[in-house]
Amino acid sequence: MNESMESQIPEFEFLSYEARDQVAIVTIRRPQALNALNQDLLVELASVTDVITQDPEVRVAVFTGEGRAFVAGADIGQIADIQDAFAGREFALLGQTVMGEIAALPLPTIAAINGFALGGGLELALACDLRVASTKARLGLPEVSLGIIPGFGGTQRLLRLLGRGRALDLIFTGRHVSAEEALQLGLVNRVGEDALEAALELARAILKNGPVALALAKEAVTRGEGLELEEALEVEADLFGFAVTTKDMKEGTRAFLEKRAPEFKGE
Ligand SMILES: C/C=C/C(=O)SCCNC(=O)CCNC(=O)[C@H](O)C(C)(C)COP(=O)(O)OP(=O)(O)OC[C@H]1O[C@@H](n2cnc3c(N)ncnc32)[C@H](O)[C@@H]1OP(=O)(O)O
Repeated sequence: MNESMESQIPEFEFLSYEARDQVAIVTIRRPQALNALNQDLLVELASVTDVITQDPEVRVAVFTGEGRAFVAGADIGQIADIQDAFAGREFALLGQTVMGEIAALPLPTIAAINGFALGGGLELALACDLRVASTKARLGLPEVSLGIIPGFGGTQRLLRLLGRGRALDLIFTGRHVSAEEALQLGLVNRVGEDALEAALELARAILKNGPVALALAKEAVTRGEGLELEEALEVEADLFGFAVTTKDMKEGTRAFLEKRAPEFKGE
């Protein structure tokens, strides 16, 4: 990130943004409330997605939390103050929009789950492409214990990730699962002693690959998810067609034939 870019980054109250070695690290910092997502924090998360998209050096984004939680959910104090169905719907739509913006980032995203990822916190992790948990992490959707339901995309993203039976087990019981069980369920991709370290290791493995190809692969999976197979395969073929026109493709194939490591430029 150059100096003029740095000066364009908004002042955040509840999170920090840093970019190093092509990886953006967004750290949610409201540790006294276990990083619970209040409205201001949600707005800051939306705004950090713009910072990530506008940083030309960033190829992978990692989201994590300060202290002993990733995010312990939406702010229960704010939920308790919601007066009517209209305001409740607006609150859910705000959360869904923010998670949607994270999900739509045109690069691989990783949630480094360093502790509790509950309710809106797990929903944030589900909006990321990949999830890496520390051995101490606890994950769950306990909303029904508060008389509400997951509202930041959790009912739909968990269903798509785990299937109906396993999603409803977690949603109906609201139980907290350990990192080990989350790995068995397919809720997280990896478990490590230190979530951020493990996420950065995963990021480094991803960074070896062509940036345009990564964005196109994400687009193919995302757009294909809601389509019939035949239509989804057409999307894949179109995006493959685009991939072969890129400089990255020329570099990747040439490097293979010349028996050297590729130097991708993301073009
Ligand atoms: C659409 C989305 C909806 C949702 O996301 S609804 C919320 C879903 N999440 C939850 O239900 C989890 C709520 N939190 C907890 O159950 C517990 O916390 C934990 C099990 C995560 C940890 O328990 P322990 O170790 O005993 O810590 P502690 O004293 O409860 O928490 C420390 C401080 O953090 C505040 N806090 C924790 N989670 C939230 C939250 N989600 N919203 C607002 N505040 C929260 C507490 O109140 C307390 O604060 P103080 O020190 O002032 O008493």
